[in-house]
Amino acid sequence: MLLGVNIDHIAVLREARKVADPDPLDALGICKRAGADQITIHLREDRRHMQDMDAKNIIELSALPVNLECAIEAAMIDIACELRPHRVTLVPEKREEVTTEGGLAVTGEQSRLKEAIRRLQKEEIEVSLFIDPTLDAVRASLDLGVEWIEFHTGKYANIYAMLYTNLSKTHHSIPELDLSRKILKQMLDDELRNLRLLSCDAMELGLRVAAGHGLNMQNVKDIVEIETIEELNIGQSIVARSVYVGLEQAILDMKAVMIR
Ligand SMILES: CC(=O)[C@@H](O)[C@H](O)COP(=O)(O)O
Ligand SMILES: NCC(=O)COP(=O)(O)O
Repeated sequence: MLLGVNIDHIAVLREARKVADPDPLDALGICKRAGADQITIHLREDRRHMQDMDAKNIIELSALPVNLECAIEAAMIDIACELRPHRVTLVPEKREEVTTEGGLAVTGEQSRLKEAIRRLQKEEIEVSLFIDPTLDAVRASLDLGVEWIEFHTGKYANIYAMLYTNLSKTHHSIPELDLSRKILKQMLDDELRNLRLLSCDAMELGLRVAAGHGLNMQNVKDIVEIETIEELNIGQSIVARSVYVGLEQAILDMKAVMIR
């Protein structure tokens, strides 16, 4: 199973202090040495972590393929077409969100998506759509002619965290998931079954399937069992663990739990 390491969270640390370090560019060699298969970066419109210069340098210098996540705004597509990464994953963005809260409104944004996809594919860039795990979103992605979809696993990760970690006892508890363990367990099983069925459907329809958001060393294990998911993009938990064990070890450990 392929691992794309999202290195945005290194830039989060740098931008928190508005200084020059840590520089996400320094992560490239470490990711490659540790066996990562791809570098993933998200150039947000508000530039809260990755900056234009980061994206340019990373795409130019990475020995691994780079998956650039960006919004479907024309200005972002201009940048992507100029930088020409291996893949662009189109993602939704909200200014006020702490992190990407859900998948693209694939059925509601058809014309803007079509135009963005047309421009990217003209530059021979692979296109992926970051979508919620629903059949409508899978079908709409197929109709749009993209090569890849990436299922947003945030809901799965949130349920898992409320069920199996101390999150519910902290100030980051998720009020709408403040439910009994029995209900949370059922929701987690449903979410996994849904991801399994939809990944299989998508693959049979000819789409390549990735997944990501909120995955970590614990919750990733059941996702790894879904054989039709080819690739995972993981960032926050790898960078968080790297504070204690180092980036190389954090990636090696993640790769180890992803062995099928
Ligand atoms: C789209 C996505 O899920 C990732 O890019 C990741 O969450 C890092 O980006 P943000 O933290 O800015 O959402
Ligand atoms: N597309 C998901 C991604 O790149 C990584 O998300 P996260 O692990 O930082 O939540």
